[in-house]
Amino acid sequence: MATSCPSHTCGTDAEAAKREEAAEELRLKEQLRRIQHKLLVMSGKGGVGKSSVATYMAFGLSQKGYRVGLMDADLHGPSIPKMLGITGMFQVDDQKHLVPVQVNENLQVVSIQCLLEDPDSAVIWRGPIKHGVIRQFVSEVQWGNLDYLIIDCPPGTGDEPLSVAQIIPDVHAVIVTTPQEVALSDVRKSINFCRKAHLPILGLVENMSGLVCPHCGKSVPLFGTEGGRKTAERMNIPFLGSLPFEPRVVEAGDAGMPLEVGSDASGPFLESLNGLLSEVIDKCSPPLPEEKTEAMTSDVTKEVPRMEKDNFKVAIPLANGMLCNHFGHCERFAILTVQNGRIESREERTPPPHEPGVLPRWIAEQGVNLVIAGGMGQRAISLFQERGVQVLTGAPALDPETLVNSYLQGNLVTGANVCDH
Ligand SMILES: Nc1ncnc2c1ncn2[C@@H]1O[C@H](COP(=O)(O)OP(=O)(O)OP(=O)(O)O)[C@@H](O)[C@H]1O
Repeated sequence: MATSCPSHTCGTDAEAAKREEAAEELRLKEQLRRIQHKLLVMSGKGGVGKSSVATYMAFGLSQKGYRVGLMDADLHGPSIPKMLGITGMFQVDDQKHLVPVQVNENLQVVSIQCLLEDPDSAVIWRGPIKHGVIRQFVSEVQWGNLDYLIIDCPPGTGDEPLSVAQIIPDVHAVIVTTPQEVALSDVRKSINFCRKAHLPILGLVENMSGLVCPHCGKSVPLFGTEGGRKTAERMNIPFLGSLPFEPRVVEAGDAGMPLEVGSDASGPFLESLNGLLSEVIDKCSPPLPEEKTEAMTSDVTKEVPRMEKDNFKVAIPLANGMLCNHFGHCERFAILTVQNGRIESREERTPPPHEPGVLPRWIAEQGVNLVIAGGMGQRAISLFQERGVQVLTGAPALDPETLVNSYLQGNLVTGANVCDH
C-alpha cells in the first residue's frame, strides 16, 4: 500500500491531493444534480428587502409543498436565521456533513450565523475563503433532493454572487429592487454583472412598491411607482412581480415568525407574494429561460446511457493519470475490464500516433465496448458508433477507477461535450 511522504515533496502527496480534489468535484456535481432549480437572490443596493424576498420565496414555496433549501450566503451580514427564528448551532453527522436546520417539513436552512459560537462576532474573510465556504455550503451539506435551492447573497456585485455563479453553473438570478431611481441605477449594474458572469436572469422583483393604507385601501407610493417594471422592460428581462410595503412584515421579521403563506393568505403583501411565487414556479417549469452561452451549457449535466451487459471493457483517455479532456491528444489509454458489474482489472496502453480515424479503429480492436471521455469530435463519435462502441462525453477529469465505479453505481455526472474541434 502506498504511504504518504513525510517531506510532502514527492508525488505521493500531490497525487493524493489531486484525488481528493477530484473526489470533491464529483461530490459537488452529485449534490447539484439532486437540486432541480437553483435561484440566487441578489440586489444592487442594500436594504431593499432582498433577504426578506429570499426568505418569503423559500418559506412560501415550502408551504406549497416544494422541498426547499435556503442558503444564506450573506456571510458578513446574515439575517435569515433572525427572520426565521433560528437559534443555536448546526449539527454535524457521522460523515462530518453539516445538517441544515429544519424550519418546517419542507424547508431547510444553512447560514454562517449557525456556525458562530458568539452570535455577535464579526466574520472577517477575504474572497478566496468566502468562495470555499460557499462551495462547502453546497457540497458538504446534507441537502438531499430539493426542488428549489434559494441563495441569499449580500447586496452588490462582489465576491459572493460571483462565487455562486462559478460554483453552480445552472443557477438563475432573481434581482430585487425598490422602485426609486437610486436603487434602479444599481439594479442596472446587477443586470450587467449577470450578463458578464453568464448568469441567466429569472427576473426582477420590485419590493416596497407602495404602502396600502389600512383605512382607505389606497396605495401610497413610498418610493415612486412602476420603476421596477419599467426597468425590467428597458433591460429586456422578465418582471416577476411587486410586493407592497406592509408593516406586519417588519414585525414578523423582527419576531422571527414569518407570515404564513397559504391559500387563505390575507393582506396585500401575502396576496402579492402568492402571485410572485406562481410566476417563479411558472418560469422554473422546464425549460428555464435560455440565456446561457456555450461555455455555460458545457457544465449542464445530462442523462448517462447504461451498458446492457455486466461484462465489458471501458477505455479512458489519460493525461497524468486522470481523464484527459482532449481525446485525440491523450498520452495513454486506461482500459478497465468490468466483470459481473465490478472492475476486474486495469491496464494502460499507448495508442498509435494521432491521425484522423486511427484511434476509434485501434480502440475497437482492443475489444473495448465503452469509451468515457471529456471532449470528442463528432467524426470520432461516428466512427465509434459504426464499430458498435458506446461513447460517453463530458465526463470530469478524474481517475479511471472513480469514473468507472461512478458509472457502475449510476451516479456518474457528465456535462456537454467540450471538444473544440
Ligand atoms: N415588503 C416589505 N414590507 C415591509 N417591510 C419590509 C418589506 N421588505 C423588507 N422589509 C423590511 O425591511 C428591512 C430590510 O429588509 P432586508 O433585511 O430583507 O433587506 P436586504 O436588502 O436583505 O438588506 P441587506 O442589504 O442588509 O442585505 C427589514 O426590516 C424587513 O423586515
